[in-house]
Amino acid sequence: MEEKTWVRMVTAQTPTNIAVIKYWGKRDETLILPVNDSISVTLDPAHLCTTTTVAVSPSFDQDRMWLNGKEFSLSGGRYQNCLREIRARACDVQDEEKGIKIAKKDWEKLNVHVASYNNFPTAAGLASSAAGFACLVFALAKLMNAKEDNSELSAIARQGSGSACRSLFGGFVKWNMGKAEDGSDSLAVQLVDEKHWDELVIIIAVVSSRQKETSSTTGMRDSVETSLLLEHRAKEVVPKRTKQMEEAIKNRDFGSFAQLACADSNQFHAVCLDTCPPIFYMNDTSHRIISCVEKWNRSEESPQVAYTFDAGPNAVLIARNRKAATQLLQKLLFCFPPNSDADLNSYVIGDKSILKDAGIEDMKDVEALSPPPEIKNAERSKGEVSYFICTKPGRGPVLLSDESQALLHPETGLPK
Ligand SMILES: Nc1ncnc2c1ncn2[C@@H]1O[C@H](COP(=O)(O)OP(=O)(O)OP(=O)(O)O)[C@@H](O)[C@H]1O
Ligand SMILES: C[C@@](O)(CCOP(=O)(O)OP(=O)(O)O)CC(=O)O
Repeated sequence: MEEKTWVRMVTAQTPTNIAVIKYWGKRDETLILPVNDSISVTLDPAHLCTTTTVAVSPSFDQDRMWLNGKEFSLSGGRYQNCLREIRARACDVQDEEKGIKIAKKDWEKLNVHVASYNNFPTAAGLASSAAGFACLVFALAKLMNAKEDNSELSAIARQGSGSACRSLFGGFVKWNMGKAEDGSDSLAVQLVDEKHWDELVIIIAVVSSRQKETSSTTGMRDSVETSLLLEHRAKEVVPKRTKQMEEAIKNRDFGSFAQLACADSNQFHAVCLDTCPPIFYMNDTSHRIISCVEKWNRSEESPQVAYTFDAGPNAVLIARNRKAATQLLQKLLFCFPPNSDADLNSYVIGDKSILKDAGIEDMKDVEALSPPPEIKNAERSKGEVSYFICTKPGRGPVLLSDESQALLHPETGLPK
C-alpha cells in the first residue's frame, strides 16, 4: 500500500420497497432468517431513496458514519455484521489515475467513512432501514471491489434489516426464506423488472401519528413467541399465497394481485392482534382508508386498487393504472383534505402529474370535489393524513459516478 494519503470514494443510490406478501417473524435473530418467503415492489428512487457515499483512506483512524448530516454510531451489531461480511469479500483495488493500490489483505486494517441521506423521513414507517442497509452494503461492495452479485449482496443486507435484502433489485422481488442454517440461501431474487408492469401507480398516505410504540424487530419477536396464527400463516398460508402472487405478477393479473396483497396485509395485522401483548399498528385513519378502497373495489367490476400496511398506520395504495390512480386521488382528497392552512403543493408530493390529471390545481378544487358515490354520507376529515406521495414501481441500486453527488469531501473524506 502506498503511504501517500489518498481517499477512495463510491456513491450509490438505493430504493426502498414495500412488501405485498409480508415478512413477519424470524427463525434466527442474529442472522435474520425469516419464517416465510416474502414478495415486494421496489418504489421509484426519484421519490423514496437513500444516497450513500462510502470512503476509505489510510488517514481514517476509525469507522465513522453520518446519517442525514449527523454523526451516527456504527457500533450496533447489525452495522458491524454488514461491515465484517463485506470486508471478508473485499478484493484488490487499483486506481492508476489516483495512484491508489489496495491489496485484499489491507482491507482488514483500513477504516471507512459512510455518509448517508434519505430523501424521505427516516424512521417514519417508510422503510428507511431497508433502503439504508441495502445502500450501505451495495456501496461498500463496490468500494471494496467485492465480486458478489446483487443476490449474494442481498444476503449481507439482510443481516442489517430483513426487508433490506429486497432493495437490491428493482421491480418485483422475492426473498426466498432458504433452508440453510448459515443463511447462505436466504436471499432476494428479482421476479420481474420495473418495466414488466409499468402501468401501476402507487399512492402512499402518510398518516399522522406519534412514533410507533413497537419496532418491527420487537413486534415480530413477540409474534413468533406467542401467536398461533403466525405459525399457521407461515406453514399453511404464505407458501400457497407466494406462488399465487408470483403468477399474478407474471401475468399482470391485477384482480388476483389486489386480492392477495390486501388479504396478506390484513392477515399480518391479524397476527399482530393475535400477539401477546397485542400490537396495534393501524389506526382509525388506516381503517377508514381500507373501507374507502374496499367500497370502491366492490362497486366496480374488478378491483381498482390494492392496499397494504407495514408496521405503522401509513397506507400504500397500488392502483391498476393511471386512470384508477387519478380517481383514487380525488376520492382520497375528498375524504382526507388537508388542514385549511395547508399548501396543496406540499400535501401531494412526488409525481404531481396525477394531481394535474385529476384536475386539481389549488385548494378550491379540493373543496369542490364531489363525494365518492359508493360511500354513503362520506365524511371529510381534515388533518388525518399528513401528506400523500405519488410514485410508481422503480429500479434497483445504481452507482452515481458524478463526484458532485458525493456526500463526502473527496480530499478529507468528511461530510461536505
Ligand atoms: N440511510 C441509512 N443508512 C443506514 N442506516 C439507516 C439509514 N436510514 C435509516 N437507517 C437505520 O434504520 C433505522 C430506522 O429504522 P426503523 O425501522 O425505525 O424505521 P423505518 O425503516 O424508516 O420505518 P419502518 O421499518 O417502520 O418502515 C435508523 O435508526 C437507522 O439505524
Ligand atoms: C412489516 C414489514 O415491513 C416488516 C419489516 O421488518 P424489518 O425488516 O424492519 O425487520 P428487521 O429484520 O428486524 O430489521 C414487512 C416487510 O417489509 O416484509
